[in-house]
Amino acid sequence: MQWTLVVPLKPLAEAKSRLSDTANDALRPGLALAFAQDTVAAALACRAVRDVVVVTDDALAGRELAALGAGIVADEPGSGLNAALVHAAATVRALWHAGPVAALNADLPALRAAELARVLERAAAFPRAFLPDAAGVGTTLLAAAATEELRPSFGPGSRARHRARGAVELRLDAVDSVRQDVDTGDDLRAALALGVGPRTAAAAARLLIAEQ
Ligand SMILES: Nc1nc2c(ncn2[C@@H]2O[C@H](COP(=O)(O)OP(=O)(O)OP(=O)(O)O)[C@@H](O)[C@H]2O)c(=O)[nH]1
Ligand SMILES: C=C(OP(=O)(O)O)C(=O)O
Repeated sequence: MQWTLVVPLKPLAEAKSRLSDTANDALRPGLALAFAQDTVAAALACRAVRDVVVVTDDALAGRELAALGAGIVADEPGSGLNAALVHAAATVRALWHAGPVAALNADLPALRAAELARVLERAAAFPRAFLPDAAGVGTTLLAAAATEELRPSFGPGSRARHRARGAVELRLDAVDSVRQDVDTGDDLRAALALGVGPRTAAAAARLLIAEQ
């Protein structure tokens, strides 16, 4: 089964506010873009992925991610993360194709294509399924079969909400790269330990230089 992934990304100047202790206002937008680039590049390399669509109003991010091969959908003005995902999934199904859709976070800089494939292949067994984040409270991926709506409820504590809304929680070993989102400095260190993509590695090196 081949999936379309929808990846939400808010304007880079507003992104990753919880990383402000680790990256200052000048460096944080570039770090958020690097996370998204490494996430999208790994997703596009995944055998279970047909295409990746980023929903964003950020012009620079849109250009850079389109250059990697992602489709770009504009946000619904002022509507927030879950409305953006609903809008992107509906746009994909109306304009591209009517197959299975999964929402994937944009902050998975250690993402490995083979691990993502295993997650999506397991998700294909259920109408709706999700993968909890590394911290065990949030969600990094929410998948819906072709016949199902995504019904996203991302945000703090989303693991419990996705379960309550009937999505099956995926329990897989050795998919750490799909679960390791980066919200804090500790998360960034954990992602670096797993091994991040080239753009995040370069952005993290700039952080170290700025600290000296
Ligand atoms: N398109 C779109 N994406 C959003 C929106 N709000 C959040 N996102 C994205 O959804 C994901 C999770 O969002 P948040 O946890 O709220 O934001 P974040 O930038 O990851 O981190 P913080 O600023 O520290 O909360 C990130 O990839 C965001 O860029 C929105 O209104 N529209
Ligand atoms: C939006 C989410 O992720 P985070 O807030 O950790 O970025 C979530 O886990 O639902």
